[in-house]
Amino acid sequence: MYTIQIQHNIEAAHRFSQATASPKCRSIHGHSWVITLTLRSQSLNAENMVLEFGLLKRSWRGWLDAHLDHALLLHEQDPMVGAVRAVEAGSKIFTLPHDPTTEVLAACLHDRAEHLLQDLAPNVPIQVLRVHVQETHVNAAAYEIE
Ligand SMILES: Nc1nc2c(c(=O)[nH]1)N=C([C@H](O)[C@H](O)COP(=O)(O)OP(=O)(O)OP(=O)(O)O)CN2
Repeated sequence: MYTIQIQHNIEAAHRFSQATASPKCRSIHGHSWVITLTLRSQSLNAENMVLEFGLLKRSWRGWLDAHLDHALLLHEQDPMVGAVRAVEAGSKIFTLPHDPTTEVLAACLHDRAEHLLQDLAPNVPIQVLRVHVQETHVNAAAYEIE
């Protein structure tokens, strides 16, 4: 089995809306996130690659930069979505179906990577093995297939 891996960094803020979250997590705060995408394949293509790194990076980094870099990550039902937009209508806000924990972000990005891969290499048996999200120097989470 072959694996390939690329990394990208984004600067993004988030906060947790649940009442049970700690005060520091309920407060909007930012991180320099490092996202590592790992693909796997049992075979190589005609160029002896799983997928060309440059092609993969342009697509993956393009999506991350367009949607998450310098964005505010919020639960889609967080009242902060409306509050921030009321102050600055053009605010870059990325919403998720749950509070934007590192785990939730990793799962969301795994799903997104699968969609991008379908566009980049349709009908090619490459799998998104893992998305690893480094939130701080010491905190990270990953979503991976078995
Ligand atoms: N399992 C998870 N736990 C926590 C998450 C998360 O996404 N998944 N997120 C947070 C907060 O985002 C917070 O920013 C980080 O919290 P914490 O590590 O407690 O805070 P510090 O960086 O200040 O901790 P150090 O002591 O400096 O390492 C909380 N938990």
